[in-house]
Amino acid sequence: ATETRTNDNMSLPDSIIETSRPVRIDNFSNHYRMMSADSDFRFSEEFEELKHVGRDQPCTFADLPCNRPKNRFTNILPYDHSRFKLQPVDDEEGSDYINANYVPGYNSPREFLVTQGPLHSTRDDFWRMVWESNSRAIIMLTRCVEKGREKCDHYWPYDTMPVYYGDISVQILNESRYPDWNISEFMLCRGDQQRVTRHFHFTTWPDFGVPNPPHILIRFVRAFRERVSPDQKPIVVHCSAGVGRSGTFICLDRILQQILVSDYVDIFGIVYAMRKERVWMVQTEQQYICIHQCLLAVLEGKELKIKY
Ligand SMILES: CNC(=O)[C@H](Cc1ccc(NS(=O)(=O)O)cc1)NC(=O)[C@H](Cc1ccc(O)cc1)NC(=O)OC(C)(C)C
Repeated sequence: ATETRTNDNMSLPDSIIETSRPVRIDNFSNHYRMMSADSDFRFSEEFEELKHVGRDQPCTFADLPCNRPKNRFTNILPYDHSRFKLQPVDDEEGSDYINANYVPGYNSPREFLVTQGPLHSTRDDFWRMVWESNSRAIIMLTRCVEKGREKCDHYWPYDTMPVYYGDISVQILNESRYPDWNISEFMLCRGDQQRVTRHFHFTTWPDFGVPNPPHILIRFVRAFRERVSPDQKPIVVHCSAGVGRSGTFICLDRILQQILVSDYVDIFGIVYAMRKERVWMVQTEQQYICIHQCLLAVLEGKELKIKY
């Protein structure tokens, strides 16, 4: 097998280079400088290498006529092999379907359940997924309406009165508001069972873009991780399509844990692994570069010091 030398003189078999490109943490600042030179030329090159990853995998259930209306976007469909399956209802065709995939995180190969922003018509399915997956945390990375367009249904109550979504009752217990996010606790009830589920809502992340300043995303990931332990899984993550902002968040969460225990960080490999499970995870080159900028800020001790 042929070998390739990486930027910091590591020799890796070509078969590995295609799926991972680890960078020594003590060389990351040089790596960033090299990748961003000539108007981010090597970032563009590397991001382009990810374009087709996973795209040969089938999405047959998403394409069934009974399921097509359950997809927010025609081009964002869940791969069959990693999709979340709802408990089927009687013999109702498609009753096990939701636009959601398991995606690996630092703590588990199925740490995250990544989904689209619920539609009004699929919000009962969304709550069924939260309940049936035993998830205790929901990360929301979009506003419900952005630039006059509906990006996500307001799938939770507007006040503290409990609301039924199918056979699941949801009640807001408390809400803490911060400049760029809100953190709430919901009481979920199904039959005689009760569970508390946290809701982390980032409210200032523009679609197809990055937070301003990008480093604020580090503070949000830390605010989330301070409240949710590594053994709590799966964690439900969504934006509008459940690919761009969701993939960026998961990648940053993963590297912030990895750098505590490893001499290497592999952003290319993390995005590669995510895209094998869900299409377009980390959708834009700007988001891909933002992940590197956030890591650089952390390594150089420049992450935003504003206390929330
Ligand atoms: C570039 N925009 C898109 O691809 C969005 C889906 C999408 C992806 C990612 C995000 N950002 S997010 O993941 O961070 O929420 C929002 C929306 N898709 C649509 O708008 C698609 C059109 C499209 C665009 C690009 C493409 O390659 C193929 C088809 N439109 C579409 O699905 O139209 C409906 C909603 C009327 C059914």
